[in-house]
Amino acid sequence: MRRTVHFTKMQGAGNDYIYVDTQLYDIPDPEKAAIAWSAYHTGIGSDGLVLIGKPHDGRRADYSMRIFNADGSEAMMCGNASRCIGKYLYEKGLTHKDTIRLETLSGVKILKLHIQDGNEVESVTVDMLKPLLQNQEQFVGPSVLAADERIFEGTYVCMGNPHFVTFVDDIDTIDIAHYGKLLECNEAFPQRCNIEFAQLTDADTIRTRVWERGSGITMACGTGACATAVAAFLTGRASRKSNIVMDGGTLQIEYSEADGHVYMTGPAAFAFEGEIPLTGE
Ligand SMILES: N[C@@H](CCC[C@H](N)C(=O)O)C(=O)O
Repeated sequence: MRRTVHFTKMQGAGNDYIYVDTQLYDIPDPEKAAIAWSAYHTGIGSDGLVLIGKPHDGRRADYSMRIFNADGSEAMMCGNASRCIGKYLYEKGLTHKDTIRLETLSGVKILKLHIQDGNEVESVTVDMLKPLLQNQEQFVGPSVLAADERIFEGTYVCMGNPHFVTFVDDIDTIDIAHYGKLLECNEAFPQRCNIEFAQLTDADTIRTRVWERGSGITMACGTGACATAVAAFLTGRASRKSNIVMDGGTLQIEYSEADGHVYMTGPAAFAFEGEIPLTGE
């Protein structure tokens, strides 16, 4: 008999994932499920699959998150999904706390829920911890990359996952599908890389378009927004607080002077729920 899995489709600034509670449904091959279910014509359609589960260390965290891109690759962190998980846990009654400790492959992230009328999570602030920058020992890559005939000057920022942020003058017209794909797989990035194309449009306001490793063009990227804000601050384009305006919505980012952490605030929303057969059974 084919087993079916109950899923919830959610989006954070238009970055859409399929969420499954692994305390109720075991997903033995998440890479395969992410590929099959993310497909728009034959699956549910999404940027990837997110598994919500029990943490390995229950003393340090309340819940855990695993994130798989649409191509099945697993990432260390997802900013938009972390906010959606906060909303999921609270509004489905799995927690009554307004502060949740979420275990990820890149550390425990603290989610602060902003609750309206006692029952609705209107937005979430996530402590994304400290960014890892280009000059630190873990990454020694170039800050100038070539893709076809064009040169991209950029800043590498790791927010648990890798980002190359490049400021351009033609944000509305640049072919991000073309250049994003080339830069993602540039030999400087053996693990591939997420690419943010950004342009300052107003004081502390940065229009950003995203090419995600493993998913392609997305409407928004939470870790990418944090990386963009950090890159903008480091290159003197913005202050420590900026608004990152992406195709699917805007996130408020603060790169705190006090503790060096990056704080991301933004929305989370339910789209729909359903049942899908477990792939391969
Ligand atoms: N959309 C996410 C990041 C998802 C993972 C990324 N594509 C990677 O492979 O590193 C976000 O909101 O942070």
